[in-house]
Amino acid sequence: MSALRLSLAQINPTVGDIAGNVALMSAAAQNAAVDGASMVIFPELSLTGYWPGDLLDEADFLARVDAGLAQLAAASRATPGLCWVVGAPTRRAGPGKRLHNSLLVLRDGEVVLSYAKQLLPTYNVFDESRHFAPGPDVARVLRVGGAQVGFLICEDGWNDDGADYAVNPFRRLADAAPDLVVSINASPSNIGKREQRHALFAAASRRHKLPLVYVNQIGGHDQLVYDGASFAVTPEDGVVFEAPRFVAAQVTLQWDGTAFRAGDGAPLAPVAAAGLPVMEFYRRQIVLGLRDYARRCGFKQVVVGSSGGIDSALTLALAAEALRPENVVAVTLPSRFSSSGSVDDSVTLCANLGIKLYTHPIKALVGQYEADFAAAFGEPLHGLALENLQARVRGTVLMAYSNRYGHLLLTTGNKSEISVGYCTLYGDTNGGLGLIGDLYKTEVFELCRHLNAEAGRELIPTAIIDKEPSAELAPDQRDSDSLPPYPVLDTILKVLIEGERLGADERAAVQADYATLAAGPDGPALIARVRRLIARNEYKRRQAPPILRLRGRAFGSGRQMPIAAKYD
Ligand SMILES: Nc1ncnc2c1ncn2[C@@H]1O[C@H](COP(=O)(O)OP(=O)(O)OC[C@H]2O[C@@H]([n+]3cccc(C(=O)O)c3)[C@H](O)[C@@H]2O)[C@@H](O)[C@H]1O
Ligand SMILES: Nc1ncnc2c1ncn2[C@@H]1O[C@H](COP(=O)(O)OP(=O)(O)OP(=O)(O)O)[C@@H](O)[C@H]1O
Ligand SMILES: NC(=O)CC[C@H](N)C(=O)O
Repeated sequence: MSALRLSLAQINPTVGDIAGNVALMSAAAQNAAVDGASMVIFPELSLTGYWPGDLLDEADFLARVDAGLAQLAAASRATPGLCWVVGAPTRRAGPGKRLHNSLLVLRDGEVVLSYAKQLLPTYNVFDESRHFAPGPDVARVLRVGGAQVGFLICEDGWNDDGADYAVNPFRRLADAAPDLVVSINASPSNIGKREQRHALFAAASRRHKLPLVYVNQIGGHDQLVYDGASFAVTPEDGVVFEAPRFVAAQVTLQWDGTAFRAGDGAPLAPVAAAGLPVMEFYRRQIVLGLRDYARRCGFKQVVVGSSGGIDSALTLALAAEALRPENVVAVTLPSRFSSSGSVDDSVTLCANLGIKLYTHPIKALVGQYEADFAAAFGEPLHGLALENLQARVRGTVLMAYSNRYGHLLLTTGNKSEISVGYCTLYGDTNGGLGLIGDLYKTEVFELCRHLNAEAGRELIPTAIIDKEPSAELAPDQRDSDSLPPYPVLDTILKVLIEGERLGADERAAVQADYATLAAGPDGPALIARVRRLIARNEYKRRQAPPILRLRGRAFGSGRQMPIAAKYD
């Protein structure tokens, strides 16, 4: 056969923006045509962006989807012979859900193949059965050039891990004996996900002796970030090609019937088995997540309360990288319990990052509240009520900056404190998006050191990294007064919250530490206390802003726990 030219269009569609996505896809198809490709391959649900959610219930939206598909089909006339592999919801008749999650091949104005996704993920962050009916257990194959090409949609490829599943679309497709498989995907990224995809699809390719091209979307979509990292596998050599991660890309590959080559016919460079170092992965995922969230919600600038502590410092550093320093504003809000370092370290931090710092003391505001409450309660405000009042005054002041300047307020909670509720509702939980809410406190320290090392200078002052964590809401307060040391707390949290969803490398180490702890004299009581704190603080997480997902199990849609319940 003559070589098949495949154009992998790793695009960043915006959810709901049918007109914008049609334009994006049409431009990519034009490029592919100019490049002489036979096929341009877009991600799953590329017309709507993934995940459109309950937009799929709206008649208007579905009408726009139909019109968008018609536009794409019409546009395909301008690229004679080119197959456009697109993802879109399509209507179906009969009982059950009204829609399929479909892959359509458009060529010369016609739909020449239609395939409906069979395996609809409805676990963790996925909820596809809410809107889609599964497609029939059939393979779809199309002749393109001299090759028979078979098609799959994302989860369809995940039931081929060697176990004997009743529905296994990969096996069904293999029975139809295509020469090449094309898989379109919307696969959100978390640590270890790239390696998981590689292992799964390389094994399936080997098992069925089928080469495969995998195209993924990129971009930040609310809490989820898609890394792209589209790839190609062969039965003999496993992963032979990988597109860049965390950026949109359009890449041409040639398939000559036995091997993939680069668009210019050159052999492909080897693909590293190991992905990005974990800290670098976190950094890129957060940067893309914030950038797309802000852009899509219409924010140019963000504001963050800068306490001189490590969480706000890391949030500011990541925001400065994502949006550029001139678009990030910090506010220091000293109270009578704030250390001098809280202001001085914020000044150094903001100078290092090149961002503006406002000073807005809250002493007088809190003082006025204290006087009024003392009169109302007949005694001075003290303890938690006073601590939380300060956090709430800060939250209110920060929201005023957000309102006044139109900045998005970023919340700074990390996964350790969000887990156990070590944060004040309507106080430091205020904000529109959390950047580090899926990072344990021990990882917050590590990521700060990584950013400094990568920058080759001190972005986050050592004084901030080295200081003992404190909320500074009471005299001489330390996090360790209320919480176990963070390395201990994080070990317990990782097991209780993520358990089997921890990556294999991390799981072994964490489980060993946990077993040692559990066998110690205070271990069982401490674990029980942490378990109770996690359960009792579900109400706070339900009201908290979305956080960017980084790990296999993040708070948010991937962990749906009851509130008014008894299970601790
Ligand atoms: N199931 C439920 N559904 C709805 N509401 C529920 C509830 N359970 C309690 N509540 C309500 O929640 C309120 C208590 O929550 P909240 O007011 O947030 O306060 P609370 O959780 O009692 O205290 C906040 C804790 O976070 C610490 N903190 C605060 C700020 C920053 C940091 C830091 O270092 O980052 C740490 C602070 O030292 C304290 O230990 C009560 O009014 C209670 O009625
Ligand atoms: N003095 C302050 N000035 C400005 N913002 C503050 C101040 N104190 C607290 N905040 C805001 O409230 C958040 C929670 O702060 P707190 O110091 O109580 O705990 P933390 O979780 O240790 O955070 P950090 O490591 O940023 O200090 C901070 O990240 C910051 O955004
Ligand atoms: N869109 C999908 O079908 C995603 C499910 C798949 N297992 C993934 O995360 O890659």
